[in-house]
Amino acid sequence: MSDDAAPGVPDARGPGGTVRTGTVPIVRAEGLTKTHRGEGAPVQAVRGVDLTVQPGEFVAVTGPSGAGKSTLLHLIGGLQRPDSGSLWLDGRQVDAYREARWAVLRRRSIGIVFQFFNLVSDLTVADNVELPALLAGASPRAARDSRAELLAELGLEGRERSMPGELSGGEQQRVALARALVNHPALLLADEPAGSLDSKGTREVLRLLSRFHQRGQTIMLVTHDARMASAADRVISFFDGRIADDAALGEGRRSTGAGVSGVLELKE
Ligand SMILES: Nc1ncnc2c1ncn2[C@@H]1O[C@H](COP(=O)(O)OP(=O)(O)OP(=O)(O)O)[C@@H](O)[C@H]1O
Repeated sequence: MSDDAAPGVPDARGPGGTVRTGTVPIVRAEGLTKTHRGEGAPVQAVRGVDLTVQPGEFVAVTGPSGAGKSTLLHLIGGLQRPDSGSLWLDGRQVDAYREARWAVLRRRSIGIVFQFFNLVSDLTVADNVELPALLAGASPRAARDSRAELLAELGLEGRERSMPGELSGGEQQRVALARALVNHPALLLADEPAGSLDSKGTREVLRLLSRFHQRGQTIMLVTHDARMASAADRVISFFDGRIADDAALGEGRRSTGAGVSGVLELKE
């Protein structure tokens, strides 16, 4: 991390390297811009966005369809590259990273959940969750232990040997959440995670996101659902590729994440 930390950004890690004081943002974007160039006319999806997300924040990004919310999340997770602008994650400038480096960073430090779960359909629930841990270098035993703990936490005990297709949508999304969290990511990105679920599944995802947030997990959530957005402690309204409004929702619910070890450190 010290090799390419942004100049002028203080390193706020504690002596053990895992406990943060919260002065280095998990996300810092300056002038982030992205134009999609497909077959038709180019679409300017993100237009010069400046944004800072602190450790432990739960930020919802809302706005009309086509506003650029998913593109913004994809830029922050390195799934798409900006045309211009700068991006720092945990004080490290990442906008010029090549794909291989992004892949390592994502695997170890960024959990992503999507609307349609994206589980590997021919792997069991247990294998879906253990795979990212093994790819990140965990021992088979450590991967198994983390998987067991998370699946129990997410109410999926006993479903380890099931295939994703045998589960309800809500259950599949909980597996996807376990997979996203198995490496204790510094940042959880969720793109319409309840977009294909019924109201029970939506409530469940909301309850789980809130629970992980209470424990210090930093979360960025893209959602159309006002109820989901209201679970966040900050709501960014996105319109026409820009931040139209950025509002804190009550200090009482804000979690600082202070004292949470091994969750907030962005590892590479
Ligand atoms: N790969 C792509 N190629 C071309 N245009 C794209 C691509 N991805 C997104 N767009 C366009 O960029 C704009 C922003 O899309 P984006 O998906 O980021 O918006 P959104 O706010 O997440 O929308 P929704 O809520 O409907 O998912 C839209 O006009 C969309 O059609």
